[in-house]
Amino acid sequence: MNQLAYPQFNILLVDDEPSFLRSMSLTLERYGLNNILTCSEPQQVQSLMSEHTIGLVLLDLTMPVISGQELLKWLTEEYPDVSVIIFSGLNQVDAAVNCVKQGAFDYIVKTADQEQILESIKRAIHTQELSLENQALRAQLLSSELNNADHFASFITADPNMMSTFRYLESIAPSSQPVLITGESGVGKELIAGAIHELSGRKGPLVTVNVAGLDDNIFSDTLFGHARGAFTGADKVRQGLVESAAGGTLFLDEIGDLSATSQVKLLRLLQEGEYYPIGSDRPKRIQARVIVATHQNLAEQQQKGTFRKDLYYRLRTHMVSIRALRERLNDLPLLIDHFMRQACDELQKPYLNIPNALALHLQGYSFPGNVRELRALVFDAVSQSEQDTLNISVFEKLLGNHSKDVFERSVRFPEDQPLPTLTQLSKLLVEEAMNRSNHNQSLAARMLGISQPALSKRLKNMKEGEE
Ligand SMILES: Nc1ncnc2c1ncn2[C@@H]1O[C@H](COP(=O)(O)OP(=O)(O)OP(=O)(O)O)[C@@H](O)[C@H]1O
Repeated sequence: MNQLAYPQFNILLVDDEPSFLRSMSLTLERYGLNNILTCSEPQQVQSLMSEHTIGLVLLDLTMPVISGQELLKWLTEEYPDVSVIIFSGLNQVDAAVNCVKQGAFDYIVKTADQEQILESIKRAIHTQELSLENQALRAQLLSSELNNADHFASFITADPNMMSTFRYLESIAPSSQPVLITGESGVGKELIAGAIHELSGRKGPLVTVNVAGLDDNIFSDTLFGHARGAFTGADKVRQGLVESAAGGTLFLDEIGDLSATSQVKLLRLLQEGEYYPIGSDRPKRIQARVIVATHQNLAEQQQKGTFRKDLYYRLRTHMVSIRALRERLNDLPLLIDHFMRQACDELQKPYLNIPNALALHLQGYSFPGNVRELRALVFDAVSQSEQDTLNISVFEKLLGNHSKDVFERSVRFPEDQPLPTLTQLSKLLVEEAMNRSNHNQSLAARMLGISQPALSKRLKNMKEGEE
């Protein structure tokens, strides 16, 4: 199994008692925190800090040569971004409280129960992760360049909004927190999940599960696996997909359709980082980053009570929303060309010429199936093309059938405003068609459903009316 180093920075344990270091390391490792350095000689802390990427220091208060308090003072001055948790004996609580005043993240009495110790450490790690992400995000937003453009190569776009989404994704890729991807069906959410996985540099696999329509038993069995004899027919141990994704990414698609019972299990997995295979009372730790996607409006669903609020907030730690194709029409020419090439490669045909007007024509279509629909249309058109130019009859049929649909979707008159007159409306339509067609009169005339001479006459009348 791929053992992922977690957290992404080192945790440094400093105590002069080697036995405490050993038992503390074991406790942390049992809870999946394995990126640990130990130090029993406080005078070595300075060199360790400069040689490693340390994000959290667990510091004993009473040590010979250099005290915990002295080290804390040095750490808060030299490494103000590093969190320090103080370990103290029962009779040192006053001193420990003073340490918090000096900038320590927390103090823990050494005899406290493990849950309490871990809670504090997990909080410090979470705070540290958020602060690292904020720094990365700030750096990314200030730069207009992508550091890893290659990882986005399969997502064809020229949309400036998508470019800032890519920069955001670059900054959150190393994080272990979940990512929620929203957007209509077919906008490319799965492609984005793949890009986040690539960017994260995780060595393990990307494992995709579509959770729509899975009842809770199948959801648990698929994700968590089962022990031998867990139920009738379970004659072998089954490894769940959470385990298959160890060291990599678990991508849960259609998360908006998850049943209420499965939502509780997913929340526990994300919050506690552990799960139980069916029929087993030994918890396992998740070693994968979770990405989820949905075409549903989760914010609305949680308000209606069909999606758990706590799960929604946990999932939206990092969130990206991919716009519908009709809202980024500048991508049309690139996507048509990309899919034409893909289709020609698959069908072993030479590349085809694409009529210039095609993308302009398609701007009037609403693409309910988004990029997936455009891809299917272009593949269909390529397969029907016999000359060296793309056969556009597929698109013409589509525009004919849908022009009413498009019109009804996009035009709404505000009820509290007077209606425009027919003359005003026809002038607006003509202007819009001329803009969309880059002032190509025959194209604009086709969009308006009139002949080119009729359009020319209207334009002339409009001009005269202005003079
Ligand atoms: N920007 C893009 N560039 C190239 N191909 C794209 C792009 N967006 C989507 N596609 C292609 O369109 C198809 C649908 O994309 P994808 O499966 O990622 O959409 P989705 O949003 O996950 O859909 P669903 O919600 O139905 O699961 C895929 O074949 C994908 O490769």
